[in-house]
Amino acid sequence: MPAQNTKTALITGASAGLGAAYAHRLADRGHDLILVARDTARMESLAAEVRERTGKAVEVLTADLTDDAQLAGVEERLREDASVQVLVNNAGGSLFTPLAGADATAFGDLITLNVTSLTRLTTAAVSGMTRRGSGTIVNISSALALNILPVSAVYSGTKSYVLTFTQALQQELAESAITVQAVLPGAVRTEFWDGSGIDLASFPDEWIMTADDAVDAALAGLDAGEPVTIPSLPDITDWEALEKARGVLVPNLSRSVPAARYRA
Ligand SMILES: NC(=O)C1=CN([C@@H]2O[C@H](COP(=O)(O)OP(=O)(O)OC[C@H]3O[C@@H](n4cnc5c(N)ncnc54)[C@H](OP(=O)(O)O)[C@@H]3O)[C@@H](O)[C@H]2O)C=CC1
Ligand SMILES: N[C@@H](C=O)C(=O)O
Repeated sequence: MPAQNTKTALITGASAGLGAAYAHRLADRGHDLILVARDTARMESLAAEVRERTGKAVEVLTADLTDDAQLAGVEERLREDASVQVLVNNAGGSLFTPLAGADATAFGDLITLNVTSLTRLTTAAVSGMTRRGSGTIVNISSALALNILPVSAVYSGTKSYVLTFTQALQQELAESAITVQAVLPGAVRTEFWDGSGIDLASFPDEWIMTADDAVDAALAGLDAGEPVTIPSLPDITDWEALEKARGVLVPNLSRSVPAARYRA
């Protein structure tokens, strides 16, 4: 039985998919909730269900996170509401298509949602949590931050950003009581895939996780103190080996002379 938390969790992209699963699980853990997305009716229905089932307070905060003024409203809440203990940066979109012939505006919107809004909300949350002395931030990246495909240039780029942004923030906050986790789910059966350019039905069932299982694994990783959680990865030492290999490069990434192979 996890410890009960009376503090509030703010979840973006909470009207569906992984965000809705986080809403159920965090309420089960005792958190009051603030649900953020665009579809008010859907969030009201989820809120009623969670209130009825758990007795927790659930507020619906409608916001399009690609709209500057609406995003600013959520930032304000994260900075000023002393009850907010957890931020789950989950809202995100997808677009899997080659760059050639693609709609650059759609890529811009994807970057605004997946990168800009997450950065601004995290910054606001860190400011509030630093003043309050503690907090938890969960940033939803993707396995496609690592598994880079010909059609995923922009999507993988946004999710690699979320991963490296989170890892840098972990260093910045290492001495604080603020926990920051990156979560890299593989394919999860949600509406994310509808109109994304990839038909989820083209994947074998063995590749696809349920949102509930992905969130349960992510929360288990958080409880275990994992900075990066990859719900489907059987052997964590595979991830650790990648990080170790990156560390090996670091002492030689900046030197006064080019490497010998580049000198005549
Ligand atoms: N499904 C998958 O296979 C994987 C998903 N992910 C990541 O998980 C996260 C959640 O995805 P998932 O649950 O699958 O996707 P869904 O499409 O099921 O849910 C996306 C959520 O984001 C909200 N949202 C979309 N656009 C905006 C916006 N402009 N402003 C505010 N909220 C918005 C949607 O609500 P509304 O329409 O009401 O605004 C919805 O609640 C994303 O970051 C995604 O990249 C990572 C790896 C795999
Ligand atoms: N992480 C998923 C998409 O974001 C995938 O691996 O397919």
